Amino acid sequence: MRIPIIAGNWKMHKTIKEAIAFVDDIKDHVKNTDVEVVLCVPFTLLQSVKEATKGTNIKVGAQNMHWEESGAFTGEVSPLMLKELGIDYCVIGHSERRQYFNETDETVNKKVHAALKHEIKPIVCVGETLEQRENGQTNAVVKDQVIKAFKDIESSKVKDVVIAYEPIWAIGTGKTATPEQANEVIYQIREVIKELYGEEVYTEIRIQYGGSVKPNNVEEIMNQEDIDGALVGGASLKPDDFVKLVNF
Ligand SMILES: O=C(CO)COP(=O)(O)O
Repeated sequence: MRIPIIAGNWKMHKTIKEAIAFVDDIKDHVKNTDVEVVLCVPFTLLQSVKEATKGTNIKVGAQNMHWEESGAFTGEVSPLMLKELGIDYCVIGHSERRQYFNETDETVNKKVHAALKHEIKPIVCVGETLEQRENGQTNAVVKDQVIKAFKDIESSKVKDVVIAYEPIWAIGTGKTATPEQANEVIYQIREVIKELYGEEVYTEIRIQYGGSVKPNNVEEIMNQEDIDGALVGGASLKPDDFVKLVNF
């Protein structure tokens, strides 16, 4: 049984004060849920959010990390540093990082290896541009990203990875892939995992959808057979909306 996972990706938003107030607002309303609840927050908020969520079922994630444990990498944060804070998840390869910060399939793969080594669960993002979709390349593009992200990852570790399918044209645009479109690509991603790792892993791995998920469309998305959760940007910043997403 795959436990659905609703993760907020706060991107570059919120001060410590705002983050603590957010957790205080939501924590009593996300208790009796059958979904795993995760907040992926900026580095500066990790420690405060970790403390504020103590004793709740809310897990905490980062949004990026380096693959080395330490070294001369000015401005970077290592998996060891995240592990020390008790961080559960890390978003890896978000399209904004691929687009603005030179993230490549190769660095994504290194980060997936590093996260798993330190028992941080990677949320690996894949997705196509509008142009790629219009040219009928969606499945090929996403398949290539998945194969490269999982290069040399051992089968026994794959169930700890979450994949987030986020079509780039649906991020922050208000345009959602239809639930059927999202399910179709996610089904294909699961088939790729089956080709790579076989039947058992294929049934276990969780695959989320991300891109303009809101309280008014979450239920329809979550009702799709192959979709195991959502990675939510904008709507995860508002306590009321986030509570509605988690209790869809
Ligand atoms: O990028 C996203 C989550 O990682 C999606 O962002 P929005 O929910 O704001 O479209």
